[in-house]
Amino acid sequence: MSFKVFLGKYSTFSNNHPFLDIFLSSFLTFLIFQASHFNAFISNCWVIIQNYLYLWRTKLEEFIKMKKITIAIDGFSSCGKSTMAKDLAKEVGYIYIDSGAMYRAVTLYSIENGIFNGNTIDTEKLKQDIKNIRISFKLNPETGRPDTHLNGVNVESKIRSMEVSSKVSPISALDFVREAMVAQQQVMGKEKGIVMDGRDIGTTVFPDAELKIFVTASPEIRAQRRYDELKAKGQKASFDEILENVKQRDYMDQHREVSPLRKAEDALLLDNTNLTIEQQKKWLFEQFNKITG
Ligand SMILES: Nc1ncnc2c1ncn2[C@@H]1O[C@H](COP(=O)(O)OP(=O)(O)O)[C@@H](O)[C@H]1O
Ligand SMILES: Nc1ccn([C@@H]2O[C@H](COP(=O)(O)OP(=O)(O)O)[C@@H](O)[C@H]2O)c(=O)n1
Repeated sequence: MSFKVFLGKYSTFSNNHPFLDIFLSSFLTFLIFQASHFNAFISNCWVIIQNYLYLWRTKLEEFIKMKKITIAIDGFSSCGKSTMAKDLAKEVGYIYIDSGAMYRAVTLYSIENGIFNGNTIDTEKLKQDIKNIRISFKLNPETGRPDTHLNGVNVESKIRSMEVSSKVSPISALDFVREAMVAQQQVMGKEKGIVMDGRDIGTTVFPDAELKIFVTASPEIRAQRRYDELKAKGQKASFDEILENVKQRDYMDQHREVSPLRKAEDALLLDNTNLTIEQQKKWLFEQFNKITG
C-alpha cells in the first residue's frame, strides 16, 4: 500500500474532528519527510481533504434521501386521486406520476395498432409490441402539469376519451402489461420524493410507501365530477354512459387476477363524497406533515 493510500484510508477513521485530523496528519507527514518531501506533503493533504469531502457528500445525500418519502394514492375511478396527488406534489416539490395514464397510453396504442378486434385483444401482438411502447411525462408549461407522451407524441387529450376509458380495464388486467408498467413505475420512484396515484401503488408498486391513501366516493358523485370535467373541456359527454363506465371499471379493477384494486392494510381511507377539492387537499397535506414534519 502506498503511503498516500495509507493516509487517505487512515484519515477517515475519525470523523468528529476533521480539521484537526487533517492538520495533525499533514503536520506529521511534514515532520517525517521535511522540506525535501514537500510535494508528498501537499498531495497527502489533498487526498485527506478529498476523503472528507466525499464523506460529507455521502452523509448529506443520505440525509436528503431520508427526508423524502414515497406517497401512494389508490382508489376508485374518478374520485379525485390525481387532483390531490398533483396538488401535493407541486406543494412539496415531489415528482407526480399518474399510473392510470400509462395504462391508458398502452390502450391507445392498442386501439391505433390493430390490437383490438371489437372487444377481443390480440394479446400475442401486444406481448411483442410492449417493449416498443415508450411512455414518458413532460411538463406542460401552459397547465404546469405533466402531459403523457406515447413514443414521443403528446397523447394527453386522446387518452382521456371515452373510447380509451371503455377499453382500458381489460388491457390493464393483462399480466405482461402490468409487469412492464410496474417495472417502469418502480424505476421512477427509486429515489423517493414521489407521489403516484393508481390502483395498486400501495399494494404492489410501492408496498413500503411511507404514506398510503385509499380514496373513495359514491359512484354518482364520481360520474358527475367526470361529466362536469368533460363538459368544461367542451367534449361530448353523457352522464349515464360515464356512470356505467365508472361502475364497470370499478368492478373489473376489483375482480381481476393480477393486482386487483383493494385498500392496503396500512392505507388511510378517505371518503371525499362531501369534501371540496380544497378540503381534501388540506387533509392530505396534514397527513404528509404528520410523517415528515
Ligand atoms: N372533492 C372534489 N369535489 C369536486 N370535484 C372534484 C373533487 N376532487 C376532484 N374533483 C374533480 O373530479 C374530476 C376527477 O378527478 P380526478 O382527480 O381526475 O380523479 P381520479 O384521478 O381519481 O380519476 C376532476 O374534474 C376533478 O377536478
Ligand atoms: N395503477 C393502476 C392505474 C390504473 N389502472 C387501470 O387504468 C384505468 C385508468 O386509470 P385512471 O387512473 O386513469 O382512471 P380514472 O380514475 O382517472 O378514470 C383504471 O380503470 C384501471 O383499469 C390500473 O390497473 N392500475
